[in-house]
Amino acid sequence: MADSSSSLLPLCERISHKSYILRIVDLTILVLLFSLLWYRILHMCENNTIWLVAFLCESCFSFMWLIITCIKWSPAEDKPYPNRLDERVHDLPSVDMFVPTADPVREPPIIVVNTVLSLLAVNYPANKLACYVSDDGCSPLTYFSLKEASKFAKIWVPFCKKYNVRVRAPFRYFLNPLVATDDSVFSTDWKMMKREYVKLCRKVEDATGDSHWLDADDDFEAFSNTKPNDQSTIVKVVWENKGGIGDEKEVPHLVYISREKRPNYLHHYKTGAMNFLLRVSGLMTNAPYMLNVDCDMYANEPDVVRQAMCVFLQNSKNSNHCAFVQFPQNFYDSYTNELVVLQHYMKRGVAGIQGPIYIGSGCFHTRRVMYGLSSDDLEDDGSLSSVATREFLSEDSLARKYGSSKELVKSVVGALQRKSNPQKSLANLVEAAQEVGHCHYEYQTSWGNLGWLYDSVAEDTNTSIGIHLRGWTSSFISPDPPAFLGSTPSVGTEAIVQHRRWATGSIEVLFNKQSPLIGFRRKIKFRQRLAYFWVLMCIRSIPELVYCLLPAYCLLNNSALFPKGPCLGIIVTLVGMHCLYTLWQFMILGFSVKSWYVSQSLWRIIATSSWLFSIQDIILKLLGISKIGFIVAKKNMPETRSGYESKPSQGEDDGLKLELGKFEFDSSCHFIPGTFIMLVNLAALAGFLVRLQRSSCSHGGGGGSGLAEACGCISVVMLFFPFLKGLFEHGKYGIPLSTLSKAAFLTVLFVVFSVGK
Ligand SMILES: O=c1ccn([C@@H]2O[C@H](COP(=O)(O)OP(=O)(O)O[C@H]3O[C@H](CO)[C@@H](O)[C@H](O)[C@H]3O)[C@@H](O)[C@H]2O)c(=O)[nH]1
Ligand SMILES: [Mn+2]
Repeated sequence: MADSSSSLLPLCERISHKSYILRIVDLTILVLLFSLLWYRILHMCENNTIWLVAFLCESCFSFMWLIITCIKWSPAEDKPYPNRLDERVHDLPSVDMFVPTADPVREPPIIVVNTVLSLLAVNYPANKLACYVSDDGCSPLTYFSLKEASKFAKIWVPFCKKYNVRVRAPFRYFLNPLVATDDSVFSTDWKMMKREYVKLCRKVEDATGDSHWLDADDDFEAFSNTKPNDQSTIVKVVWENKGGIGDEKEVPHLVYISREKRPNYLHHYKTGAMNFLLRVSGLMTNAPYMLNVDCDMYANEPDVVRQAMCVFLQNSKNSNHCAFVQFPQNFYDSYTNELVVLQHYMKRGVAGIQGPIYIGSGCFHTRRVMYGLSSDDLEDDGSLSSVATREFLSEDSLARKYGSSKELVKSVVGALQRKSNPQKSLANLVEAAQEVGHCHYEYQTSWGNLGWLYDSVAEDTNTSIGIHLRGWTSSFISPDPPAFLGSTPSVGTEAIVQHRRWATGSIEVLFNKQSPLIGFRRKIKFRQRLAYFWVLMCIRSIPELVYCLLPAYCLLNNSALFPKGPCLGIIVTLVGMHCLYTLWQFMILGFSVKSWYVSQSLWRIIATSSWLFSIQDIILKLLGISKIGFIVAKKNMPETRSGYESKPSQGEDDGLKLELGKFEFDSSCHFIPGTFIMLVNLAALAGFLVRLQRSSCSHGGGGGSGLAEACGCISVVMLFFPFLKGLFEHGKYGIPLSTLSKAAFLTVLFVVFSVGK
């Protein structure tokens, strides 16, 4: 497919972001941390157990910084040149696009529709694309919305292509008013499109909550008497691209699928849905590449598929070894931006080692790799080696691995050998697709060990490590403007629950077969292993929690926590440098000081709530007391969230967004640690002030606590500021009385314990 002449310009380049200054800063912080540890060791005998506790916590922080420094040492990313694709590649490969959704209430169908429309309209030959929506909610409303969307797509896709529209998710596009133009045809088209989109929204809205249309249409019969955990497989070809003429030929295939669910079967949440998508798409279109996005993550860059293809189709040996191309996850409603900044530095760092970690959305996978191939199984030209041919293509092993469907096995063989599927009408494949959606289809097969990997709710990290362990590399592309944009849950319970799931899933990976801690002869690079280990570092919640309480304990107990005299300079420089460094990281990406502060605060809150409770989840799972579930994150549309027009770019800190960033509380256990930390530190500061008044010796002379510890408490109060505000607010922004009383009780115990010692 790709032209082999080497004189042409490359499709893709690796850009190194190595910076000696940043390396020096990272190393200086590391040296300061180790000096602090050394100081603690030297003065261990003169101090009490608190000194030892502080030493242990700081050892953990230093170890983490060491890992972070290793990961960020040689950052890189790939830069694609999609404009060169046409002269180099005459026949673009097909791409199957997967959109999983699970809950029509938490994931309103109009959001899913927008994501689907943005994918159907990308700049890529329509007959090379197919979009599959998997619905774990088995919702007739979602199916209805997709049917309506496919009709709208027939005018929307040609409109986008004709006027080279940049943002192809209609809700986003129509947030901006029509710009004054001389082109009256465009104005007319624009107005017509907007009218049609409003009509589509109204139809979906009217259908919500009103189910009589369900009975009227035979097409919805399959949805009657179903429940999300008790239903038969449903496969519906919403739109089939048969070539033909006119605008309709521009709309790619659109298929709705919902797998069988029965109460006593494990369904593996999103991971199970992804494997079903993999099988159905294998049967129907069998594209060699697959894009996977979450249902809220619309394509914000029409060239995104072409960008990914630049990596896969470049003519180097390495491109045969690239298993997936990952784009960052960006958000249209993020007011904290902490994930964006984290991704920017850490993802680029990992990208410079063996390749970025798969993050569940915005990723192009290679089908062959998902079917279980290792990088060793390929010859230099990309064909299967003879050993791999024996291992993968024997009839016996095919059925054992991929299940009993003959059609599926045939398609797997085709995919492994890079042969395209014989063209068949999708409608004729519905029965075979239904077969591979049965609850028991995966029974006694390798699904879950191949495809997307089971045994962790963070299926992305789990699947990713499986791929890197088999020797594959991956590629990171981070275009500007962002390739995909989605929704983040509001700060408060929703965000905390989401981080708790991520953390729990990450720890699950630690105990899996693919654990980065075991198997030292596997084909993964050492620093890549560290990168996975860093993902699992949510275990650091315990030292973080302890460290937030230490200054208060020392003030109450009148014991020293920090070094005295000139050596206090180590801590001061360390904190100062770290603050300036992280602030710089935010500002260089265009974010404000306030956004930096909110993020620092949020990370501490997540560490002492989400990550802490994830440890509890894991312990309960190991004891067999409870199972770990997947609570779908709530998705919001800008209109419903703000009722105000906002622009797609990130990093805006307008008043509106910060107002939205207000912390929300509820009576769940998640807010007890934060409230407790806040109360304890306030109590310690109050005690300190009383002490100051009583004695003239304000610096806590001798070996006791003093101003340094008080500053420690003030920093903690600042980091947990939303809780201080929550003490005085009402409604969802106030801390509920039940949480407050539990935290107050714990605070009294803590104070009595500290003072009494
Ligand atoms: O039983 C389920 C649960 C979820 N989903 C879908 O999975 C996607 C991700 O779910 P979401 O609630 O948005 O999770 P996030 O925490 O926002 O997602 C991140 O984290 C997940 C792992 O915890 C990854 O799977 C995601 O890709 C990644 O974006 C959504 O499209 C859901 O509809 C299903 O299809 N079936
Ligand atoms: Mn999400």
